[in-house]
Amino acid sequence: MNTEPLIPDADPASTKAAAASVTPGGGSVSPVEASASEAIAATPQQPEAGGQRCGLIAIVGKPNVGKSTLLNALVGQKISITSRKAQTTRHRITGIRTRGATQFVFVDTPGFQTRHHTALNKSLNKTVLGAVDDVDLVLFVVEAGSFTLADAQVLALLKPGIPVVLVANKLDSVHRRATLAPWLKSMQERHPFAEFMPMSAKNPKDVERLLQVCERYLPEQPWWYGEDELTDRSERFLAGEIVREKLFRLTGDELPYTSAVLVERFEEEPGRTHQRLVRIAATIVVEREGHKAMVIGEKGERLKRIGTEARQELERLFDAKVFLELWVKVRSGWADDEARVRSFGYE
Ligand SMILES: Nc1nc2c(ncn2[C@@H]2O[C@H](COP(=O)(O)OP(=O)(O)OP(=O)(O)O)[C@@H](O)[C@H]2O)c(=O)[nH]1
Repeated sequence: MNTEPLIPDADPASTKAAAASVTPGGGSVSPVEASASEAIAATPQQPEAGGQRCGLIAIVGKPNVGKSTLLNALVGQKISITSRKAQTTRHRITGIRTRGATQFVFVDTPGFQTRHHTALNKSLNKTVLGAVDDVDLVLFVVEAGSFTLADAQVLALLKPGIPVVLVANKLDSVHRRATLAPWLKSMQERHPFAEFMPMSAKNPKDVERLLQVCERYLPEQPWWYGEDELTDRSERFLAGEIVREKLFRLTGDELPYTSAVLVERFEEEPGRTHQRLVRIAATIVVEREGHKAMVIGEKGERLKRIGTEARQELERLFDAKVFLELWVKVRSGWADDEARVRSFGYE
C-alpha cells in the first residue's frame, strides 16, 4: 500500500479527512479523494430498506491506551471500568450500541500484559486471544505517535483476515503534530490496516466518526440483542466492577492491580414502595496486611467512601435502593495460584 498518511492537526475538519484516508477496499486515495470515493463505496453496502446490521467489534491494545474510555464513549454510557491504573480491565465486557439499523456489539479486552507471568496474567492473555478470534472488526488502540514492544505484541496476536482499524488515541496529548505523518507511514508498513483513525476517545465528534467507520464493516443480519440493552453482563458482575473502580480510584497508585473484588451476595428483595431493593455483600481481597490498612484508611474513612460512592453509582445504574456491605480480606499470593484465580471468576 502506498497511501500517503495524513497529518492530523488541531483542526477537527482535517482530522476527519485523515480518518478516511484508507477505504475498506484498501485502495490508495488522497484525503480529498477519500470522501468522494467513500461515498461511492458506501452505496452498495447500504442495507436494504429495513435491513439490519449487527456484528462484533473487539477493542484491543496494551494497558492504559484508553480502551475502556473508548468503549464507554462508543456505547454512550459507562459500562466498562476506567482508571488511571494500568491493567484494570480484567474481564471481557460487552457493550452494545444500537442506532439506526445497526447494532454494534463491542468487546473490551484486558491489556496484554507481558511483564508479569503469574496465573492471573496467563488468564488475561487467554482472554485477549479469545476476543480477537471471531469478530467482524478489530479496533487496535495505541497512543498516537507511539509504538512500543507491548503494542507490537498485541498486534502480533491479531488473526489475519479480520479488518483492523488503527485507532491512534489521545491525539489531544500530541503537541508536535508534524511528527505524526512519518509515524502513520511507519504504521502502514507494520500491518495492512483497513483504516487509520487519529482521534481522542474524549472527543465526541471523533467517537461519532469512528462509529460511522465501524458500521461499514458489520454484516447485514438481524440484531442479537434488544434495542435498549447495553451489556450482557449481570447486575451482579457490574456491582463488582463498580466497587473495583472506586477501590482503585480512591487508593490511587498505591494498591497493586492484583487486588480483587468478590461479590459474595447479591439479592433482590421486594421493596415496601414500588422501588426495587438490592442487597449486596462484597469482599475486597488484597495481598498484604499493609494493603488492607490502605484500603480501610484512617478510622475506616477510605473504605466508607469507597462504599458510599459505589452504592450511589449502583443506585443510579440499577434504578434501585442499594444496601452495600464491604469487607476487606488478605489472601497472600492469590495471583500466583491458578485454582484460586479460576475460583474468582477469571477463566
Ligand atoms: N488525554 C487523553 N487521555 C485519554 C484519552 N483516552 C483515555 N485517556 C486516559 O488514559 C487513561 C487510561 O484509560 P483507560 O480507558 O482506563 O485505558 P485502558 O486501555 O482501558 O486501560 P487497561 O484497563 O489498563 O487496559 C485514563 O486516565 C484516561 O482518562 C484521550 O483521548 N486523551
